[in-house]
Amino acid sequence: MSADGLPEKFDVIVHPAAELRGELRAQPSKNYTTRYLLAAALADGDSRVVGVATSEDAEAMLRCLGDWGAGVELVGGDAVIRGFGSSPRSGVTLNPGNAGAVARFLMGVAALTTGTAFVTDYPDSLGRRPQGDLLEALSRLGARVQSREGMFPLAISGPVRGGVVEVSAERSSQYASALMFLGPLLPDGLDLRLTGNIKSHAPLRQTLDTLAAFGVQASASEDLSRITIPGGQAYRAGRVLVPGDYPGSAAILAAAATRPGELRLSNLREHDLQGEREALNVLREMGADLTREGDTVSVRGGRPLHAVTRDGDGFTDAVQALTAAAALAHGTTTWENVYTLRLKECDRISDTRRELQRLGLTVTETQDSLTVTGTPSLAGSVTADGHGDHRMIMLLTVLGLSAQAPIRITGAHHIRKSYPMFFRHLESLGARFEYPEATRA
Ligand SMILES: O=C(O)C1=C[C@@H](OP(=O)(O)O)[C@@H](O)[C@H](O)C1
Ligand SMILES: C=C(OP(=O)(O)O)C(=O)O
Repeated sequence: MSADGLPEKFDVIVHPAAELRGELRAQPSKNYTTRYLLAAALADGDSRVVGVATSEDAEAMLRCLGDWGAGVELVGGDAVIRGFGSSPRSGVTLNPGNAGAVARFLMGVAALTTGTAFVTDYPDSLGRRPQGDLLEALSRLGARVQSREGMFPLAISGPVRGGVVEVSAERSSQYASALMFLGPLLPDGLDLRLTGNIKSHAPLRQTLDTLAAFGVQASASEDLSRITIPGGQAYRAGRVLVPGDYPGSAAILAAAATRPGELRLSNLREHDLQGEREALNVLREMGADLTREGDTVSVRGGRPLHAVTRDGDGFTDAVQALTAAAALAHGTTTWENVYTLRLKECDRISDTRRELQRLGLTVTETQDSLTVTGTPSLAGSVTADGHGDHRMIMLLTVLGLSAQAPIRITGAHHIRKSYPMFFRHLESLGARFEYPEATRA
């Protein structure tokens, strides 16, 4: 049994929910947890990261930072980190599990060592995600890199001095974020030129925000194509508070919007750099009755929803959740400019199309868009593949709550990558799940 009280590996059977009603507190942000933990380790001295996420990705970051020599202590809901400053241990093998952002951020910092190896126990997910753009930038800076054709397993050896370097931001913002964490600790700093059609601006701003929270100076052009970080700086140890998580909350809000009942979801600060905050506006545009009072968002569910067409790149980690709302809405919704969804834990365009078609929906895709025609009545009685992807599992769960008959989702334990309490949270609102033994690793 894990902390969520669920079996180690399980499928989930989602029963239709007559209504969802109650109050929840949004779980801690995934993106801020990973960033604050890393920045704390890059500082000399003790930092306290208040209210850290307890997901697999957070654990992966803590494990790797510990392997590099950071002191890691969990005190209540906080992490107390004794940093290694600019000197992570050399000659260590890190395993970031299935966490893309964790892996990439650590790969950047690995240029401070004279050798760090990276492996993953998720060869079919993280092991297939592209790392070449970051490896290229690191090697242009003078690092030695080895990889399996730009993918895991890989090895990175520094040291590097820094200077001007190009990095492609077309496939992921995480490569540039990785270099931003490294930059201040290099003698010459980094003058980053982000090339290509820059994707996921919001996480880049979260990285700038994190550097500032740890006393690091950095400046960026309006369009983020140029980010300058002076060298010879130190991260300043301190106390930071992790805000609530918008991507995971988007799935809860989509569930509440598509069922009768009422939800109050607290801990979602209004002025926040998480792009997935936009999910609230998208749901409102679709017709959801969604209001905000301070940090609390309320949804009165069961209103008819209608389709929208939106550029999804600004809220990449909420696209699956919003796709669930779209599948239950009137009309045809298109998410444009979402090519990078193909490069996540699964191919979130083709795999989503396949699973939704299995559920009887009409779905089409292009290289960089996904189009779904909603249906007022979803039959259910289907086993859907969770594709080992937490966001896909969230999408299918939201649909199951609105189907006529139960839906089984395979490998539902992968929800723990970002939102271990997802099913428990929905249960507290009145949803009903069964957790049979997993039929998918
Ligand atoms: O920087 C981050 O923490 C993240 C950036 C985004 O990735 P891309 O930049 O690859 O879109 C996002 O999807 C991921 O969940 C977390
Ligand atoms: C894509 C995601 O995460 P990562 O890239 O960090 O693996 C996600 O959380 O949806």
